[in-house]
Amino acid sequence: MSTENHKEEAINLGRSLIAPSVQELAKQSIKHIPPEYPHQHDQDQDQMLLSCDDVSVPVIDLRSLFANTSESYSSEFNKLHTACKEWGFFQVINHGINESLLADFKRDALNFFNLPMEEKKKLWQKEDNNEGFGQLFVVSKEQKLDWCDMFYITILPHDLWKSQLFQKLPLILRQTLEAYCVEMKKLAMAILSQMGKALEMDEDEITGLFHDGYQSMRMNHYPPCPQPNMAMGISPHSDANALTILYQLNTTDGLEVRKDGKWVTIKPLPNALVVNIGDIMEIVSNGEYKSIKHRGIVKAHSERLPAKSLVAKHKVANFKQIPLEEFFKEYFARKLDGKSHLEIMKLEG
Ligand SMILES: O=C(O)CCC(=O)C(=O)O
Ligand SMILES: [Fe+2]
Repeated sequence: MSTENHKEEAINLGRSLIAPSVQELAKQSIKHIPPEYPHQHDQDQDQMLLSCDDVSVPVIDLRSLFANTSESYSSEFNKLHTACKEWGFFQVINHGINESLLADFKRDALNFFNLPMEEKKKLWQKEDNNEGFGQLFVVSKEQKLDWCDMFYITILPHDLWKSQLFQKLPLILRQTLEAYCVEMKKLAMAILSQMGKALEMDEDEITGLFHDGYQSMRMNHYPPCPQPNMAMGISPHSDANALTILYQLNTTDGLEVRKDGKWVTIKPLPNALVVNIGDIMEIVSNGEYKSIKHRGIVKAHSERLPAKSLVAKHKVANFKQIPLEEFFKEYFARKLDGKSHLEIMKLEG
């Protein structure tokens, strides 16, 4: 096996059984979803869904946060720290990402999902690698599938980048995706740096962990579903990476986060981005920041398209190959031993 393959294996989030296109299925005007899709919803949990009027995720004004000198800085800085500890999710406004870049990315990503199936087939996942169109983490034929087509691609570091897959994307999408990912990485680093400050970490420590780290893009498409209460757009999970920045390509809501034992809907504000803490940031913060469970629900008459940029650190990404529970046992032992964040990060699976 070549060195390159070794590297790809190390970062592989896992193989996935090939799942068919839900978008194609939804075109067939079926009344009932096929038997692979109904999930067992936990009635109690569903009844506890809070509406946005009751409670909503914090909103952070990044212009004030990044300006650093303005009077409102400390209030935004405190809001960020509290949001990371208590919610693990927040929306950011005034993030400074060029509006026309966002509009271009939105247009090109929407067109991408609307390509003819013959074109999309060329970009479908392969048995041994889950990059491309498909679903993640499908490990058995008995497992329920999500009502979602997702396109997943590694962006950084360059030696893990699947150039063959990338080259097959429409040229216009390649260009916007590249520009979009550069901006997302910069934004993620700026947010992580403020988090490091709030956690009283060494300034270079946190940026050093991620600046040459892993970045990937996931674009999800949840088509309208004839039985939305039985299906799941994306099953409850916490993100395995460090930080996720999510941009909604349309206005349909459907992302729900766990808060105090209930599901809370996130209503994306216009021009806002949704940010969440992943498992790696929970680890880096010694458990102070929370990687919160979330899920995507589907609707009967509207589709939903969130696009996510994820950043992580290779070394810690490898930990996901051992059960996180096992990792945390070791991790907490080291923390109790007085090890620094950096030493904990060096812990090998
Ligand atoms: O549906 C969403 O907005 C969230 C998707 C998600 O959590 C994921 O892809 O990891
Ligand atoms: Fe997620």
